[in-house]
Amino acid sequence: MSGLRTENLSVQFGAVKPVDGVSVEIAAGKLTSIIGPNGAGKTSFFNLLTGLYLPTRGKVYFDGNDVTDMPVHQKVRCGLTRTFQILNVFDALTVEENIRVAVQRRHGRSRKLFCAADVHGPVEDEVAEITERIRLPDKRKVRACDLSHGHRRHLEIGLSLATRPKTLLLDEPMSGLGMYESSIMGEFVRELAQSLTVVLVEHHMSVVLSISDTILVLSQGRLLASGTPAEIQANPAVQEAYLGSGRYDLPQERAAHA
Ligand SMILES: Nc1ncnc2c1ncn2[C@@H]1O[C@H](COP(=O)(O)OP(=O)(O)OP(=O)(O)O)[C@@H](O)[C@H]1O
Repeated sequence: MSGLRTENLSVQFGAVKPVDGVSVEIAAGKLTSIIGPNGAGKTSFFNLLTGLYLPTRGKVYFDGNDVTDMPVHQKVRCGLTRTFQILNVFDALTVEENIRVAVQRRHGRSRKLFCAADVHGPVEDEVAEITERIRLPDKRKVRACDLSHGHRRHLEIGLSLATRPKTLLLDEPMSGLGMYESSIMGEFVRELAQSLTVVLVEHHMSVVLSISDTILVLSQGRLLASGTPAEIQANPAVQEAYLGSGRYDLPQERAAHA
């Protein structure tokens, strides 16, 4: 399992600074969540970690190595993989076909979707293992378009697992899910963090507070606070940032637990 570190990480687009001088340690083998009001810079920070954005200033280290300028596909090969807010699965394919495509892509055989030699080989073992891991073994023959939204999110994470990540960055996996599906997703993400380093961007505060080891709070592109869920909940600056933004998630959670 591998950790991430940023040093004075910044990106600027014209006059806008979505991320401004963020230095953080993301511990290996832990579940770290990044929260903050709308427009705080969470997705931009994510994009800097994964290589979708190149920083204007600062550094990103993965496994102790400087990966600041490494392109996305090379980072994935090193074990740093992300999911996107927008679902990224093939609708017409079944769960196991989707995973097979992703596994075969890693093996450099993406054009041989139904290659006979793979049917009982290591690719198929891996497809079965990932299907189990994402909790969809009974849905393996179901086409992606017939899955519930929550199950599609599990499948999307399965596609990321097919890259064999050491660190998995999840961009709002609970987006569009109801309370029940979100709590199931939360349990699933927590389970993933037993074998991977997980970095989570998520608005669903009750789940974030219940599953995270560490929470980083961004506000206006800067690191406002970091700490355990209890420390973050008790932090007046964090409450102020949420109140000031017009989003009341954090204070509501506090009220709910009062
Ligand atoms: N490529 C870009 N060009 C110009 N401005 C950008 C770009 N990417 C992000 N921004 C701006 O940077 C700020 C932070 O955006 P970002 O999407 O990172 O925030 P966020 O915390 O993920 O927000 P949300 O919670 O609403 O998804 C916003 O004002 C956004 O408009």
